[in-house]
Amino acid sequence: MIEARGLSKQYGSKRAVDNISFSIAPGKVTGFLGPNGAGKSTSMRLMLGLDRPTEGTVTVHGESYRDLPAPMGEVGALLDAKGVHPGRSARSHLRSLAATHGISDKRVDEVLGQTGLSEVAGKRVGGFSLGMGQRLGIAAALLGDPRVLILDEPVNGLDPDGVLWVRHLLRGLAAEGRTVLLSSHLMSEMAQTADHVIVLGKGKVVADAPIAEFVANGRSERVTVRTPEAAKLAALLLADNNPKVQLEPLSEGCFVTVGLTASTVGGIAARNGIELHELSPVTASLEDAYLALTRDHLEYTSA
Ligand SMILES: Nc1ncnc2c1ncn2[C@@H]1O[C@H](COP(=O)(O)OP(=O)(O)OP(=O)(O)O)[C@@H](O)[C@H]1O
Repeated sequence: MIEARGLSKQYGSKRAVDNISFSIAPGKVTGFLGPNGAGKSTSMRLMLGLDRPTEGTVTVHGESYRDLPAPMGEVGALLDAKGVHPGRSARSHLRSLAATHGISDKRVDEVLGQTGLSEVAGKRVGGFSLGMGQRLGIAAALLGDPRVLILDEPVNGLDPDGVLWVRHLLRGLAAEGRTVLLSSHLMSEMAQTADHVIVLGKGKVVADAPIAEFVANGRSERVTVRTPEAAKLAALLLADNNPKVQLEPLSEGCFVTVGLTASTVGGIAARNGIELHELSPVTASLEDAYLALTRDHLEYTSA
């Protein structure tokens, strides 16, 4: 369990994290989302005691990170996978980390196996690809067999096979009852990995919900409609002048309704003798819900 209460971090005139509170529960993968500069990395650094809060607290199992007696056994983290001496081998890097925390060499070999690095364990880290470096960072995070994992962009640079591997790894760790927090800008991956999402925008929590609820609430109902009488049906659907109902043309005889259910559209068509060739609800995605929510919270926007 990770708990933040009234947590704030000020850098000069910049309020990177602004009075946020949340609880990250065990047994789940929680996704940490937000536009660039929203405060995700700062929050993670505060969780790991790498920075001190300006106000408020953040604890892991009720203790602040700096007070944990065996931090590596409680919390494993991947923040910046590049912070490894390039001349070292993967094994010697992990062994030296393990030695400073009283962790055995046997455990080093276990995490090398778990992360698919056994065969390259003797190679210089400087020659590693981005994906191998990410795997090594994840191996280091797993070293202490921690109950809490905090991973900033763990799939960054991984190929599709590696992305799938991270997904299974994190889901497996959560299923064992561990607390897993991960940040990623890859919405499709997040949708398949996370159970719960916390969304930050300009240093504040703008959503904290189970992923299914977040997606369902994230946007209005949309239905694709195809009919040879598109103009007639469109006029009927808009007859109430309800500002929440909109039509988006797709192609000749085909449009998407926004703000009406498929049964409402089908009912209106049937009552007016309009033939329908397609009536299909459009599945909402995490990306749609996320973009709709964060539109007003962007620090940097494209023209
Ligand atoms: N050490 C620092 N000194 C000054 N400002 C900082 C520092 N660290 C972060 N910031 C600022 O705080 C804000 C939050 O940054 P943070 O890195 O936490 O965002 P983020 O959500 O992780 O973004 P990204 O998705 O780009 O990684 C940004 O405006 C950033 O420029």
